[in-house]
Order: sequence, then C-alpha cells, then structure tokens
Amino acid sequence: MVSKKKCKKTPSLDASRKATKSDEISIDDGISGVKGGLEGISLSSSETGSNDVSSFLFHSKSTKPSFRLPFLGPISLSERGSIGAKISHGRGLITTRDVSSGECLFVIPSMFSADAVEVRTRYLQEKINGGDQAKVVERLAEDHIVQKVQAACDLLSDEEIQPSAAGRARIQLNAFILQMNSERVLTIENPAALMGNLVANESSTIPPKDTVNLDKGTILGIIRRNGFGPDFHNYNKIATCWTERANSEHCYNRVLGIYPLAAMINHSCCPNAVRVFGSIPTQNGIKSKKEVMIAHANANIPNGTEITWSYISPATPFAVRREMLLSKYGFTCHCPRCAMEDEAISKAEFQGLFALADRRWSTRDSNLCDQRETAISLVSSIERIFSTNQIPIESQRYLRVSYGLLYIDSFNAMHSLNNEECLKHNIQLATQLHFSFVSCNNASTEHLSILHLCYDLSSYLRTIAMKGSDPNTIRWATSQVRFWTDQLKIAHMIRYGELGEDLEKVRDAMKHSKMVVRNQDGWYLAKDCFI
Ligand SMILES: C[S@@+](CC[C@H](N)C(=O)[O-])C[C@H]1O[C@@H](n2cnc3c(N)ncnc32)[C@H](O)[C@@H]1O
Repeated sequence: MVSKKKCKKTPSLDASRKATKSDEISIDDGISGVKGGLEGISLSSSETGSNDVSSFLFHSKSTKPSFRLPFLGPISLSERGSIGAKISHGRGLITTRDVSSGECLFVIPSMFSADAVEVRTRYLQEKINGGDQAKVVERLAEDHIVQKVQAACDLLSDEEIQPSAAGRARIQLNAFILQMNSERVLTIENPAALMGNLVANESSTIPPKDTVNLDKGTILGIIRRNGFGPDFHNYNKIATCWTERANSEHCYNRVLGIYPLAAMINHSCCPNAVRVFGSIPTQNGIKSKKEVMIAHANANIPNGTEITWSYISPATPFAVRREMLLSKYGFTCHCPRCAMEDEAISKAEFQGLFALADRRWSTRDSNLCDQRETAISLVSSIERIFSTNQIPIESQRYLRVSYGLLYIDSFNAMHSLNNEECLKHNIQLATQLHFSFVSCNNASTEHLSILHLCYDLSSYLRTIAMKGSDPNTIRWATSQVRFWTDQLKIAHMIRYGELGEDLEKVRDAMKHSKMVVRNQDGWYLAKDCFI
C-alpha cells in the first residue's frame, strides 16, 4: 500500500480532439523493381482494397496488406510566391481541401533505404571500442545509400537496360536528383506531373533525361538535408542496442531512408502532420522488406494550407532546437511556437531557471537517480512560474512539450516515492502535458509515451482503490481509466489512421507503440511496478 505524504497540486486543463476516417483513393503501385538499383515493391497493380494503414502496419494476423502504393491523399506540391499558395519556404506541400485530424495524407515507399541488417553487420564488423559509435552507424547508413544511388545511376545509364523496365525508375531518379540538388533547382510548373515523377506513378509526364552521375559529396549533401533518419530513436541508441544485444534480430529495423515527395515538406515546431514508418515484403523475397512512410494530419487543416511536420523531436528545448535546425538544415525557425517560447524564456526573471533546465536536458541520462531528483525540482519550479500566469497559457503548453522529457524523469522519480498523493499529482501534471501535446505535436511518439503513462498510472490507482472500500475513490479511478483509454485510442487513430472499431487492431497498435516508448526514455520505471 502506498503512503500519504503531501504533494503540491496543479490545475488540469480541458480539451479534446476527434479522430476521423480517411478517404479511399486508389493509385497505381509505385516503381517497378530494377535489379540492384531502385528498390522494388511487390504489390500488384490489380490489388484493390482500402488504404487501411493498420492492417499494413500491424498485419501479424493477415500476411497480405490491403494496400496500394503510392497513396496520395488531398495534397499538392506548391512553391512560395505562386498564386494562392501559402508556402513558408521554397517548395512545399499544401492541402487541396479541408482535411480532418487523423486523415491519411500519403503513403509512399522509400526510394532508397539503408538496409538495417546490412548496416548492423558492417557496424559490428567495424566497431571500434570508444569513439563516437553513433557517428559510425550514421556514416555506415549514409554510405550504404550512397552506394545504392551510385549503382542506380550506373544501371540507368547502361545502354543495355530495357527502356521500359527502367523508364519509371529513371524518371524518379532524375526528378529526385533535380529536386534535391540545390544547384539544379526546378520550379514547380506542373505540380501533378512533378508529384508523379517524385513517386514514379502514372502521372509521371516529364520525359526522362540522361541520368546525371553524382559524386559522393553531392549525394551525401542530399541525404543529410533530405533523408529520414531514426526519428525518435537516435543513432546513439541504435549503436548501444546493436552492441549490447548483438544477437537480437529485432533490434531497430530501420535506420535511414530517402523519400523524395516527403522531402518537399517544410519544418514547423508546431506542425499539422505526423509520420510513421512501416515495412512491406519486396518482390526480391519474403525476407527482404521495403521501407514505407505513412503521413497523417494531426490537426484539422483548412484547404490550401501548408503541410508541415517537425524535423526533430518536439520534446526539445527552444535553444537546442534552434541550434539543431541551423546546424543540420541551415535555417532558423520562426514558427509561432519558437517566437512564443523565445519571448517567455528571455524574460530576465526566468532566464536562469530555463538555462538550468536546458543544461539538465543536454546532460540527461534517465538512468541516473540524482538526475531524477533534479528533474523534480526543475519541473516544480517551472510549474510554480506557470501558476503565477506571467507566461501566456499557449507558451506554457509549448514549454511543457519542450521539457517533456524532464517531466517524465520527474514522474519516474516521484513514482519511486510510492506515495498515493504523489501518484495523483503525477497524473494531474501528466494530464497537463497531454493537452499541451494535443495543442502542439499531437499524436507524436512523445505524446503516446505520456498517454501510456497516464493509462498505466490510472490503472494502478484503480487497483489500489479497489482494495479499499471508498466508492467515490473507486468511481474516480474508474473514470480516469476510461478517460485515458479513450485518449490513447484517439491518439492512435490520428497517428495510424483507420484502426476503426476492431479492438484487436487497436490493441496491436497500442502494444506496438508501448513497446517503442518503453524501449526509449518513457515511463521506464512503470514497467517494473505496473506491468
Ligand atoms: C527537406 S527540404 C524542404 C523543402 C524545401 N522547401 C525545398 O524547396 O526543397 C528542407 C529545407 O527547406 C528549408 N526549410 C524547411 N523548413 C523551413 C523553415 N521552417 N524555415 C526556413 N527554411 C525551411 C530549409 O532550407 C531546409 O534545409
């Protein structure tokens, strides 16, 4: 039984968001395989059925995904300065009608991806003890893609290859090179044709030109600005996992991929879209998998609005985000979230506290107990400032998301006190964090982590309540469990699409995301206590 030490409470917010179903639009399957070059996918063009992302991602029960690739939803390419378009920078994607939160925007296969098994094998062969192991993984993944791009360039300029076999692959490769290579920038004269070329579907109309052979440096530049790395996982974690669990087959199955259409999307720290990755078998064999990216709207998006997503983890403090975006992508973000956070943390009286929180964030090691203690005091200091209302509510929400990992550390530390009041306080604070994510980076991985945490906590509190006999406490705990079950489901529907009413699919999706966040920096102590 838990003890009853006192804990400071914070008020809860209230908001909610509805998930909706996506339209079903069928488009021809993507590029055909060209041996050794662009990676093929095995779905036949006669394949029919809905774009049911859940069966595709969680198809443990059915081996055949009911899917057609690429799937392009209500989106179009546009560029800054073109009539009626509201693109923030260069080229971007816009919606072609009002889109509801949870609608599928697109599903596209990667054009090139680093094969995780191969990169892992090379890493284990090459691993030098000491040194920056994350950099080794990153370099090997990049090298692997460079080799694939070069092989594709060679193959497509080979006179002997059948023009029909290489036709679409050549179109896609040319579009990719021209669009991604900053020295050879194309403007968007015909959005449909250009989109077609980037995903190599039936709308590809720009005639194939001779493929340019690129040097390694140019390809690397393209990969670094436009590639999709491990997202929430980072190379450090992958290196650690590959080293510590060298015999495990199931340790990180994706590392880095190139998705030319997705590379058209601009960044925002408060975005309206979220992406997940999946994999499908290729025609090269059952064991060979192809990487696929799935994007959903995570907010209601009016017609003609630019689609944005976050290039980096949303749970990153403002100063760190600014530095990361500048060094990796070469720009300074001026989104509303950055402006509001900048203003709030620049106030003289708060500078010291947020500088301390930034330092704690940068040196964060969630396994260190004393660090968890500092997280408690930092989070309560931040919440104390918030309670004085000197910082606007919207900025408070953004800041909570930025320091979300410190909040999780603080929850873990409080949890270890095993005190019922503290657990209730945790759930209140986690509720605030949840609604902060709803208003900014809804259904992101970090958000799912918070939701799993709240669900676990409320279930645990209900178990305690059931052991007592107070009907009010039991009612309260039961309503909490129901609430968090709903919130979890809504977030999964937004992120993964049509999970529908099939509870098995919902459970599969939740099990999957829970496993992902548990393996990361989520509510890791909870697994010992509640699960
Ligand atoms: C993956 S590309 C996005 C597509 C790009 N707009 C284009 O025309 O090719 C990434 C590049 O777009 C620009 N970009 C993306 N988001 C931005 C933002 N929020 N502010 C300024 N530039 C941005 C930067 O130049 C960045 O390196």
